[in-house]
Amino acid sequence: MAYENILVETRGAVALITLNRPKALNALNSALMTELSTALDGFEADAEIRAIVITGSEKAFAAGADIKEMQSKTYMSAYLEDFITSWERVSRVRKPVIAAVAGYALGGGCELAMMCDFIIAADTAKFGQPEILLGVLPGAGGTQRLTRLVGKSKAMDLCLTGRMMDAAEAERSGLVSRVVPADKLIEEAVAAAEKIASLSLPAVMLTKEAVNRAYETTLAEGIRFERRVFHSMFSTEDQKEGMQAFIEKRPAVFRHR
Ligand SMILES: CC(C)=CC(=O)SCCNC(=O)CCNC(=O)[C@H](O)C(C)(C)COP(=O)(O)OP(=O)(O)OC[C@H]1O[C@@H](n2cnc3c(N)ncnc32)[C@H](O)[C@@H]1OP(=O)(O)O
Repeated sequence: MAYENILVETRGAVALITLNRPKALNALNSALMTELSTALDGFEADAEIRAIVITGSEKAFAAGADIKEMQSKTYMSAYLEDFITSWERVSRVRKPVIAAVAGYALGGGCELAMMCDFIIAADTAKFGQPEILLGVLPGAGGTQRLTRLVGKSKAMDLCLTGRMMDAAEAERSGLVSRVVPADKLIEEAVAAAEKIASLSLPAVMLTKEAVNRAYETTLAEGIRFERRVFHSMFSTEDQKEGMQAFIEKRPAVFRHR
């Protein structure tokens, strides 16, 4: 498949998707987001792929939704096109997805990163929800996901002032899982993805589902869900292999079933 706005490569069981509209700081237009969805569909269906990394350039992960494409929309056109809803494809990927963020992750760029399972940030990363500066508010989940990740006070601060926060503040506030030197970003993100890809895929996918459930349900329901899923893991070959390998003091060889 030939793409114009993203670059796609595979490294063993890891897929690396690079947003590639350098002249527009990876502004997320509909063509790019359609290509991203298509690539994710392909990797989701590809049994050889067990983890995905989404990244951008050194200067920008993504500077937001494409303002030039968006500027002339009307309420009716936005509603009828269901503008933004298709972006949620990223958050519905069942395999693990890591965002590797350098430079600007603003507006829709920050929201795209938050749709991934976790964010590894370069020390150059800058996060923000500057939509308020454009006379609007975040529209791809920013007010909701950011608040869950960093809490009300920081989310209000960022969404109401439109200011950017640097990688250190993003790590302190829980938006990113770790900060690495910019020149090591892809190496670190791919290494994390390779580690995950070496583990049992059903266990990984169910872990992702269970952690995500924590955002959508009560504690009691979430724990019940976790317990049911945990019990079901004893039906997998990988559970037998993982525990047998521990007892035999050897590395486990998972077959992803
Ligand atoms: C998801 C939803 C619903 C909403 C949104 O995401 S709204 C967008 C939120 N993002 C922003 O408001 C950020 C806009 N960009 C900037 O503020 C700046 O570009 C910057 C601070 C990220 C970088 O500033 P810098 O001076 O280094 O670079 P520029 O000359 O401003 O940009 C280079 C080039 O990229 C184009 N660009 C940047 N961001 C966008 C964008 N979000 N949409 C469309 N185009 C963008 C910018 O226009 C310029 O291109 P031209 O020289 O051809 O105009």
